[in-house]
Amino acid sequence: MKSLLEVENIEKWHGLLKTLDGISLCLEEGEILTLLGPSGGGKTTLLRILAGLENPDRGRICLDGRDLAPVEPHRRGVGLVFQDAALFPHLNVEANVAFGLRMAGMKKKESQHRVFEMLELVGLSGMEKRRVDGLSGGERQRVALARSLAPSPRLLLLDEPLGALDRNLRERLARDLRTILKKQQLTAVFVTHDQEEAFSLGDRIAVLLDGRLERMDRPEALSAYPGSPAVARFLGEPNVFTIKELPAGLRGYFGDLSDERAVLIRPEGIGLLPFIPAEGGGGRACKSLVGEKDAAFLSAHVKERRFFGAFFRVELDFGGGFVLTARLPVSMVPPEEGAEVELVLKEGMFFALNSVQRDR
Ligand SMILES: Nc1ncnc2c1ncn2[C@@H]1O[C@H](COP(=O)(O)OP(=O)(O)OP(=O)(O)O)[C@@H](O)[C@H]1O
Repeated sequence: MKSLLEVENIEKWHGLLKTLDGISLCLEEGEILTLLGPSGGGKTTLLRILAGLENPDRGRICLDGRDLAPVEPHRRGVGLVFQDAALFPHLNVEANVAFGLRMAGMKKKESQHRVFEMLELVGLSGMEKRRVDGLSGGERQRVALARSLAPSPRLLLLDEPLGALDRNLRERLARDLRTILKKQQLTAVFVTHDQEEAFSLGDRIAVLLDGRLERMDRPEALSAYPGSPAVARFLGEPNVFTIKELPAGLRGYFGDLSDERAVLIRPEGIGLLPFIPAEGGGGRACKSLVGEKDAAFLSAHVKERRFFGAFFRVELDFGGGFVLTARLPVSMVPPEEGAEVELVLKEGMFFALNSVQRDR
């Protein structure tokens, strides 16, 4: 089966800057892709190219098997929603939503029916005659969404549509948005730099760093295995090292990997003694409980401990400038700053990443 959207080797330059570098991806019908990346990573540029607002310097985009290069933006069957809603201030809600339909020549009665349907879908029934300049930020985004959905686009592109809203509203709208898109079985690309939003909204996530598509996978898979050191760091993993940076004791966990190989240690995968609950209590009993060889136990000093409400973050100093970050559940009594602790890495919580580190 052919994918709905096929993006092949897109390259884009802005002056001497290569904004997009060999982007290739496919989207199936009804799939939601979130484009995640830091500011300047190229997310908006890729979206603008998909929409036809910018041309790529190289590469090809096909929608429904049709090459989009010669197709004007408004004939691509692509809908757009931006962060600032960009509504027409002199028109009411109904006229805003009907805009694309009227432009496409739809009769008034028919378009009115579609507008009502769309307003119901986005939870704004009964607000047809309201002026848009009197609406709240969340309502404006719902109108913008209804306007983009009304002409039944084949592909919907959303650029940080919730970016200007406060946290609570943003979470609620993100949930509603996914429900709405799924109800319509719409294929969508959603740009965000908010990780929670990307993970909760997307069927798949594409991580864009410095114009390169570093990783594209299901949220669970991306979280379980970030792939490269750059993606791991971007996702907030604090313990990404090369083998040669590790103190000898920790190195032992990784067998005979080469010095340059990057590895990741999950902060929640660090067991501290005597802070691992054990039936008999005491270090020895704990050691046998976690079932590791004595040789795997290492010593470090607590450099810093911070409480974050849902967990403790503890910085463990191994000497020689090497610091490991651990994350402890609140149910554990964390050691005092300056205390000497023994620690062990839990099974499955440390692993090699797939390439050597690159300077970025
Ligand atoms: N028209 C342009 N002219 C010059 N440089 C541009 C232009 N458009 C984008 N860029 C540059 O390309 C890079 C990627 O920009 P882009 O807006 O696509 O990133 P982004 O990931 O969407 O960032 P943000 O999250 O801040 O919106 C940036 O360095 C930006 O300055």
